[in-house]
Amino acid sequence: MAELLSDSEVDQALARLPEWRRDGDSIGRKAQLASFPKAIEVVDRVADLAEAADHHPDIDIRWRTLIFRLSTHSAGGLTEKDFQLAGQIEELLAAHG
Ligand SMILES: C[C@H](O)[C@H](O)[C@H]1CNC2=NC(N)=NC(=O)C2=N1
Repeated sequence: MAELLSDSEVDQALARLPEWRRDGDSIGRKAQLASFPKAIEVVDRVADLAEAADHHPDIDIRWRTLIFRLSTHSAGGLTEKDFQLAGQIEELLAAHG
């Protein structure tokens, strides 16, 4: 099972993800896409990544704005798994303009 990261490990990991913010036991970011279909396309791709990793973000969909939230429920906080998926979501968002 993935281990909880310390506060300083979380800070270090966040330094590589400038769009992400910590909120207690989770990290999150907001992203605005060009259109609603583009936003749904990103959600669809994130679903594939989440299934592959067996790690699933909370996703709030508001027209073309997506809010992602990541936490490792089984560990009760933040683990490497959250930062791995956050990094993959960043690559996906970069590819979607
Ligand atoms: C059985 C399965 O591996 C677990 O339920 C997985 C599924 N997806 C998950 N996603 C997240 N974000 N945290 C978890 O602890 C988690 N656990």
